[in-house]
Amino acid sequence: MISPSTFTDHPSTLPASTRRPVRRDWSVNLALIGHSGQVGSALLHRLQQLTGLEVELKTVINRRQTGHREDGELQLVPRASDDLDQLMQSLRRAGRPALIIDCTADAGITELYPRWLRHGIGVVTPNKHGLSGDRLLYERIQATARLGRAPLRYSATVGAGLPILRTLARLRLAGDPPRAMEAALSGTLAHVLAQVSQGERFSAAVEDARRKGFTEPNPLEDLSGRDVARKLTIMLREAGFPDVVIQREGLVPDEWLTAPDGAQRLEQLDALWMDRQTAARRAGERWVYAARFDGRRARVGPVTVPADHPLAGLSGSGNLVRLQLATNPNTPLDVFGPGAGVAVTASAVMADVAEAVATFNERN
Ligand SMILES: NC(=O)C1=CN([C@@H]2O[C@H](COP(=O)(O)OP(=O)(O)OC[C@H]3O[C@@H](n4cnc5c(N)ncnc54)[C@H](O)[C@@H]3O)[C@@H](O)[C@H]2O)C=CC1
Ligand SMILES: N[C@@H](CC=O)C(=O)O
Repeated sequence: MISPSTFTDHPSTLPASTRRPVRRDWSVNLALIGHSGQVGSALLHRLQQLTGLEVELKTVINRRQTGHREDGELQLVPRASDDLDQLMQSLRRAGRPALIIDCTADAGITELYPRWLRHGIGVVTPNKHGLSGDRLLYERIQATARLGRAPLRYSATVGAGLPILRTLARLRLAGDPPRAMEAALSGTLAHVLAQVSQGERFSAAVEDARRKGFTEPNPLEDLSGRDVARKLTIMLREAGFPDVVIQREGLVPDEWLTAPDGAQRLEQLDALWMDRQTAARRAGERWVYAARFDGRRARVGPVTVPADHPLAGLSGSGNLVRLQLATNPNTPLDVFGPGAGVAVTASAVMADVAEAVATFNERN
């Protein structure tokens, strides 16, 4: 079990179905990569309060440090270059079920998932890169997960755990994939555009989204639309449309992503967005950042919609996914709710951990 901690909040509890039902002679070893980040530290907090799930946090790693728990406290030391290799070896040597939780936004780490899964180490992650990037890597991740040696869970990669991916996967399994989809998939962009429509400066609204924990580590990933394109890619793959190429238009030029002062250039867009919002308001419209799929083509980008359009009503970190189904063409299937933020994301990752532990339990 996680050792008692110094935290004072009420302990998390998990439903009986996720608790280890039969055996009592082992727990699942956990390693958390990115424990000092926003999502990682919220998850660490939850894990340290946890009761009712037999897991033992053995290792934490961030960009600079690594920490191992042998008896009691985690001892942090500077990282060595082969830490991730050593991590895999030590989890394998322990001879217990093991799970690596990747709470980074690092594409390189996702390349290790197939190896981990092949060696029976489960993976839980809110990191979108492996599932949305290079098709070959995606297929290797899914193929090694299908070997069934260890669970793979990534519900937090889209909608911060809203039941989007599961819904799409079930529709695909039923032979009823959506004919079309329309969605607002970015808490950051929903918040920024809603704030700007209320008279806030674009640059100030982005800073507010960052402070609220909605943005990626680099907010330009959100503003360029790349984060939304990653989510739509994961959704399309889950729904059975792996070959669709997504056209993307950002709110900022892609060059800013690599410019050293890219994030400082946002004020240059304040006047443009003020004018755009004023004009849209006069026309009874709103700017939203939409992800759309018409059954063949997909696009993410800023568009204007009537003020009473469902996507225009989003505020906070709201996400909305509207699916058009062949089985019920007149009634779209909507999934709607908070789609970004540290607390909801950590909660989704925690639920994935609990499901992964339950999977290990079923097998042993
Ligand atoms: N904030 C949100 O609402 C949501 C976030 N996510 C995802 O959660 C992940 C984490 O986001 P944040 O916590 O905001 O990021 P963050 O930047 O606050 O934290 C990242 C953590 O990863 C560590 N890290 C980075 N590269 C590393 C490497 N190569 N090796 C070891 N550690 C490394 C950092 O030291 C830090 O501890 C991202 O992939 C993000 O896309 C997913 C859904 C929603
Ligand atoms: N940056 C994302 C949150 C994580 O996926 C967003 O703003 O929606």
